[in-house]
This record gives sequence, structure tokens and C-alpha cells, in this order.
Amino acid sequence: MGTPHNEAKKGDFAKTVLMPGDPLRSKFIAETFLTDLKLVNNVRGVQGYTGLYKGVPVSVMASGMGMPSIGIYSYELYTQYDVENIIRVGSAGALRADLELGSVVAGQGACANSAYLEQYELGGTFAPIADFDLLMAAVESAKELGVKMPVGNLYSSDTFYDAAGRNMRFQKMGVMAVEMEAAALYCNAAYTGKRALAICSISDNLVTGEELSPADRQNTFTNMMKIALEVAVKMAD
Ligand SMILES: O=P(O)(O)O[C@H]1O[C@H](CO)[C@@H](O)[C@H]1O
Ligand SMILES: O=c1cc[nH]c(=O)[nH]1
Repeated sequence: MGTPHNEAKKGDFAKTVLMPGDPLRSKFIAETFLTDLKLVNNVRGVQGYTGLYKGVPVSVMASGMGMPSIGIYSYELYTQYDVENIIRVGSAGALRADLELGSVVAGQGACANSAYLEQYELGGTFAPIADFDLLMAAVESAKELGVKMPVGNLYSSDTFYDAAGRNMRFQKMGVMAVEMEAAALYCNAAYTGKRALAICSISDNLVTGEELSPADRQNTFTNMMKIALEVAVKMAD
């Protein structure tokens, strides 16, 4: 088997997949936290790994950037590889001054400006939300690890560069941070009857203007990674 974007065989992916946007963050997570590591996909350099974390099979594969990209990878994992849980471990731009660089937020919901949702022709506004069990497991894991993790709305934007100043309109609606994938992931989970959660580390703050380097975005978001891995363990029970 295989898809145009994934050369893994059935059974190569674990029940839970951590999904960063960045393929090198995926490699970092796999090499830092997993044992018995196997590279199961490398089509387009989008590394997918499966290994063990605390004895539990876990996979990590990058989504690439944006909703069309995560739309493809997550849909194929849910429908072709029997994956049950996808946890996005992303970076995001804070829309609140009090969110420090490197801090972690969980997306209870994901607003969007994207045409991605139009494919369902619902004739109304769909509210993309996280799976409650994954979210609760993440909240519990963050507490156990002593990591503060505000829970609330994300804004998934089709554009990184915000010509019309929409980010700040979403800020006015209490949205915590902007990123580019969570809403499509939540839609795919809803459409396929699977589970999804997006947790993000703050890579830049759009209010204060602070930002992290590309290397930091790749290698330093270990609190978020540990929370997601602990969720994978909880979901194995
Ligand atoms: O760091 P990742 O997970 O890729 O997430 C964020 O970073 C990218 C933009 O720089 C977008 O994919 C956005 O969602
Ligand atoms: O999508 C993103 C990610 C980080 N920072 C932003 O401004 N946008």
C-alpha cells in the first residue's frame, strides 16, 4: 500500500501520532524521546517515525505548513493507516502580551479564515474543536509536569504574513495565538470520526514583537513535546 505522500505500510504507524509542522522538529522529537526508532516515511522529506515512549508505540510525522498540507497528511493517517489520535505540536504567534516565548497553549477550538472548511458544503459555520479526551489528558499531563498551559481558542490562518491585519481582529475575540494548521486537523478528525488536539509553543509574540530563532523553533519546545507524549501514554490505557 501507500499514498502519493506516504510510503509507510499498514501497521507502520502507532495509534497516536505527534505532528509538528517542521520535519526537523519531527526528527528532533523522535531522536530525543523515542527508542526502537524506525523511519516509516520519507516521501518529500516529510519524515515519519515510529518508536517507543515509556514502552508505548508512538509515531511522529511532520505536516508541512498550512491547512492544505496538514489536510493531506492527517486525512491519509486517519483513513489509510488506522491512526486514532493526532496531536499537533506546533509553533504559534501569541496574540496576548502575557504569553512568554516558549510557553505552551492548548487549542480547545480553532477559528479559521480558510477555504478548507468549504469542502463540506455545510451551509453554516462549523466550529472546529479539539477532542475532549485528548484535551483533558493534555491538561492533566501539563499539571503533572508542572507546565502552565492556558486552554482556549487558536486562529488558523491561511497566511503567515497578515496584510489585512486580521490577527488583531481575532485577538479582540479573545483568541490566544495564531498558527496555520489546527482548524484543518480538527475538521479532518470530525469528518473521519477520529480524535485531534493542537498544542502549540509560542515562537513569537505579535503584541510585544519578541521572537525565537529558527533553531529554537526546531529544538527547544520540549515541554510541549513531553505533554503530547504523556497524552499518547494515557491514550494507550
Ligand atoms: O512550527 P509549525 O508547527 O510549522 O507551525 C507554525 O509555523 C509555521 C509558520 O512559520 C506554520 O506551519 C505555523 O502553523
Ligand atoms: O503561523 C504562525 C506561527 C507563528 N507566528 C505567526 O505569526 N504565525
